Amino acid sequence: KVGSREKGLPPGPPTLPIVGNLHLLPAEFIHYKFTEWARQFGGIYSLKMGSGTAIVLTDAAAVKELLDKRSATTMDRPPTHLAEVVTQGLHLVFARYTEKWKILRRAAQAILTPQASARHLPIQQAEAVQLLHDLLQSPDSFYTHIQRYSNSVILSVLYGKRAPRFETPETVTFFKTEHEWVTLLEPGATPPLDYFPFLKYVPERWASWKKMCQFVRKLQRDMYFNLLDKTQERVRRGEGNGSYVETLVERREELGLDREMLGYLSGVLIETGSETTSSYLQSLVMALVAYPEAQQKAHDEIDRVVGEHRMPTLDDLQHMPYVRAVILEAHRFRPTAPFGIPHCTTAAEEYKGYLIPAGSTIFINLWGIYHDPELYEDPENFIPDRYLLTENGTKPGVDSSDLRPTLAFGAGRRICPGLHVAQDSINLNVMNLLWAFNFNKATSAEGKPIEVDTWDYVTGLTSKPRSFKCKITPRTPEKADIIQHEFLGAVDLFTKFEFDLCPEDQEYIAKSRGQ
Ligand code: HEM
Repeated sequence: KVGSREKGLPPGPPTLPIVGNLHLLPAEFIHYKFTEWARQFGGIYSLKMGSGTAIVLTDAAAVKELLDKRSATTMDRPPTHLAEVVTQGLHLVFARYTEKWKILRRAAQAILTPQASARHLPIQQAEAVQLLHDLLQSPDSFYTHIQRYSNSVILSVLYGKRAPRFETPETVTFFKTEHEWVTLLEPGATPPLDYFPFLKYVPERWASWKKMCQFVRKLQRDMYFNLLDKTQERVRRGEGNGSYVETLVERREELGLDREMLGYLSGVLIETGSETTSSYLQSLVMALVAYPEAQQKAHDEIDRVVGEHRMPTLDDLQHMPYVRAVILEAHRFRPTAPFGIPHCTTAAEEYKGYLIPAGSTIFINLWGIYHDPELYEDPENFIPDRYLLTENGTKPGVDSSDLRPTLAFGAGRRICPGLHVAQDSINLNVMNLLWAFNFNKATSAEGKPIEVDTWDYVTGLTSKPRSFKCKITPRTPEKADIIQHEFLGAVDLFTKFEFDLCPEDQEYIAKSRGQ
């Protein structure tokens, strides 16, 4: 019967005819609801989405078995009609398990290997220095400084062209396009097309989402292909600088990429690479402000290992167990993708006596795993020390062998291909920020400390704190001098990524470099 739960499925909340459990799903913070149900129905339960089925995994052993080990039948994505209309199967994240996805994924992996990621390290390091420099100049704008940082890194890695300001035209275009795309994808913004397919056939005059899809499609294509064409033009002028797109173009035939795929692959990587890393860093700053004791311990360790007279390097991290614990705890405390990105089964699977039908959507409820009181002591608080006690931060005595440090990046053959770039970026910036600054509560006009609300988040597929106030001050004048010195020292590298800049960017560059 449509909407009721078939025999053999894992348990779940009671259903209604036709809609199943759809009426119970909130439009926002779906992971809180997923977690509430997990505490009631267990680590594996099912939801009826109209006539379809979703399985929610809040159990690391189930993720390992079903998504890592049985990846061959769980690596599809569920149908997303909007993504299909807007990107026609070329969006690496939403693409079904098709030939197109295989080609895009292979190309993404070929170029985001740890070795390739290491090649891009110098520009990442230089951009991270600019982040520190920007924070010295205007600490209150930390939120957008972080966004500029991650957007500029990914633009440089992909297209060899950086964004010196948050207002740099490419960055502005990216955020405008991204905003429209995310708004279109928001649950509730459009009718539930994937659960009630007949809605797709409603004529355009009654379905305004169809116009929106065309609008977003145009915005994305304009941005993607403009960036691609300009990069290719520059390479033809002999001004290549080893960017990702150059490598893709060189290896185009071997990788089987046509122009459409080239444009979409790189464009989608800006989207996935930009907001994830910056959301993580914004959450980290929030946690440091809210948990001064943890910040103090990290400061003490970094002072012991790196000291006053130089900036940290990636090699230092191996000597800093507490900072490594801070990095893992930030993923746990506020995961960037709190319910992963849904997978879909291509064949029926049996697990622990349950039957998971072919075509089921599978969610990894990362939030629920990371906030499970059975696994973690006091899971609602930011306590990096837990990762000093046990490898996975779990309570001593708990078997955590199914957890792994990369769980925040998903599972199986869909695991985040940007993992190495992201980890380098995160490691570098967490060390830099802790070395350079104190993060404290801002004070109100009446001189009272302004508390940060660590629950004030925006969520869609990814999750980030809403812009908040805090006070960021350099830890010593010497450190401020070193940052300034390193910033000027990075100018030669920056210039290799500065092409066709608008007059405002040129003016900013001249001014900030004292030229
Ligand atoms: C804090 C940083 C990041 C986190 C936490 C993160 C997390 C994730 C997660 C959870 C998934 C879904 C995996 C699955 O389906 O099981 C994913 C997919 C993906 N990520 Fe990341 N990511 C991050 C940074 C990046 C970066 C820097 C890039 C690009 C350079 C990137 C590119 C992608 C792509 C293309 C996919 C889709 C892969 C596919 O469906 O085949 N991510 N990421």
